[in-house]
Amino acid sequence: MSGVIEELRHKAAARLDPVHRDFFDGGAGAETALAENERAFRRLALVPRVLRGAGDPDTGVRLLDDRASMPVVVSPTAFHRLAHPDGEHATARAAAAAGTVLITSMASTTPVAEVTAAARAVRDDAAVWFQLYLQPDPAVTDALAERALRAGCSALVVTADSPVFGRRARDDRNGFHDLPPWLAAENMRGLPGGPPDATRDIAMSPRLSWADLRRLREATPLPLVLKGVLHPQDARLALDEGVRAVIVSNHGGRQLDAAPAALDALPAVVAAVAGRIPVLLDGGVRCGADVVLALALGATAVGVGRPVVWGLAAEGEHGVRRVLEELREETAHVLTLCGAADCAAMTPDQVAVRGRGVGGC
Ligand SMILES: Cc1cc2nc3c(=O)[nH]c(=O)nc-3n(C[C@H](O)[C@H](O)[C@H](O)COP(=O)(O)O)c2cc1C
Ligand SMILES: CC(C)CC(=O)C(=O)O
Repeated sequence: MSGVIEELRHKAAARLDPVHRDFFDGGAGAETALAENERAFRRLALVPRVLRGAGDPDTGVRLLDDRASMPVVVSPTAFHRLAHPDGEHATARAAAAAGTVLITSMASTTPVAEVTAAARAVRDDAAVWFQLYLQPDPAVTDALAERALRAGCSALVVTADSPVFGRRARDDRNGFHDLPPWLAAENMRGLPGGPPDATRDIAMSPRLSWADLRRLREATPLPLVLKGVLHPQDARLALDEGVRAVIVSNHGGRQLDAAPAALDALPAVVAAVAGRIPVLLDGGVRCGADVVLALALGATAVGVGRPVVWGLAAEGEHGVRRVLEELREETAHVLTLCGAADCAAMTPDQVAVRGRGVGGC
């Protein structure tokens, strides 16, 4: 783990209410998938190429119609005002200042229009994508998509790995199942079929299918990104449905505890998609070498969830800035050491399994 992120993790742990710390840090079941996400990176090594004259690397990437200063985006995480009073405002300002994409959660404690406004106050062209759980009532899904569009979001990230909420032992033990009364999931306020000023619960349903995704694609002008893909056949189906990018993710180990590490699922999804759309990954990314390993295995960019929450809880906007800047600097440094001129220059032959020698091609 990057020293800066480790420092912020400790500081966050000391500051947070232990119940909220468990909510942010915890995973489903025995937390196997959570642990494996980080461990999968430790099992792999980067094999540098030498004397390539690559110069200082360009860490910028294009993601749909947005540009990011680095191949690291902010993955959607719920309830930022539980971590820090400035909540999503602080995260949005920090992501905009770092020049990267913020995927803001549907379960944010700040309305999406305020999130985009906070980002745009820092940078006119700040990119904010809206994460969406398809709702069983299509009118609610459409109202959320419309809010995101009006707020100026440039993509909808549909999270598909949650047909039901994960069973999280820490939250069960702590009896944490709801926000405190002074906070709410603000995007869920005043939606169709609900009381005008109250918030609806976020619904999860195992009945949702590709047909619901198709319906949303036809209802919104925004490009769709599918988050929570682990099976290569689902990546192919996503392509067929006109999805513009996929995010390989096991939801940070918070849903199916028996799921593979995100990194272990990446190569098959990359092969299935065959370069037609960007493949992103999140889960367990904690330092620049992790970012570059994912790039070498075919990811266009990675997302970070908990590191951003730790930065926020520890030092507010400044802490999130520190996490993102550190990841950008480390990524640039590791790319340089690997002889890469940019993020696309890393190739799978530069990845070796530790203890098994170096294959190459
Ligand atoms: C506290 C917390 C809340 C999360 N909330 C959401 C959410 O609202 N929507 C979503 O799609 N994913 C959510 N996730 C999953 C993240 O987007 C991401 O997949 C995961 O955190 C990546 O793993 P990492 O934390 O190891 O970086 C959440 C994760 C955490 C830790
Ligand atoms: C409130 C939840 C819907 C947020 C979430 O996805 C999570 O905690 O993993």
